[in-house]
Amino acid sequence: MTKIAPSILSADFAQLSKEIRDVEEGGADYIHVDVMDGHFVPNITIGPLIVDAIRPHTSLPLDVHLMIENPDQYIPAFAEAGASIITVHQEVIPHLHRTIQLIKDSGAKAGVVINPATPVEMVRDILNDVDLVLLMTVNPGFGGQSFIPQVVHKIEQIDAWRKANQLNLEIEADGGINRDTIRQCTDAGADVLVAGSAIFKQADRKQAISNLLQASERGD
Ligand SMILES: O=C(CO)[C@@H](O)[C@H](O)COP(=O)(O)O
Ligand SMILES: [Fe+2]
Repeated sequence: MTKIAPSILSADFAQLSKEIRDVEEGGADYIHVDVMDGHFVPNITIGPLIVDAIRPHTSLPLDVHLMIENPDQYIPAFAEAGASIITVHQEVIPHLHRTIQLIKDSGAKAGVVINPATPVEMVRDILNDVDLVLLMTVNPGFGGQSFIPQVVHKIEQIDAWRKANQLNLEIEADGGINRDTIRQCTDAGADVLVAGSAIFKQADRKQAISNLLQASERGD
């Protein structure tokens, strides 16, 4: 069952509660929240204050993608604000196991993210401990970028390890997901598909979500 996680990065921030209600009514499974610090990525977005503000406006899980250096410093605040899932980038974390435990201790589900150029082996030894692995299919920092197809084999690899070890984890893909690219990801084993511009840049969000779900299904 494919899950769709609209990224509010492409939403109208002046009417965030309406935007979130729109995608929830349109069939979204998670609300994806992109947190950027201007250091790890060349953009600055939002902090725990906004997570706290949107929490009462949806019953969907808030999937908080931390693109920040030193995430340990902020994980408790994001969990307290209502994050349901917190994902952290392997590239910035010296003691990944410790950070994953910190997320779990704070009450949220824990996920690890890797950039397109990071080898998939970098997360192999943490798979037992995480609830979700997020494969970036663009370089993080901005919405509206083009899908990098070289990442698809990493989705396949995680899926193969998941099956071989009977792991209970979700595989998420993020960046450049649209009607043309989603099927490669779901065929490779991705369960959760983040989409920003493919949903929020369309007037009819329900239709946009349904188009993605339809495109993700095998026609044969
Ligand atoms: O984490 C990120 C970007 O860094 C993503 O979540 C984007 O916000 C996805 O936007 P689209 O590529 O779907 O427009
Ligand atoms: Fe993201």
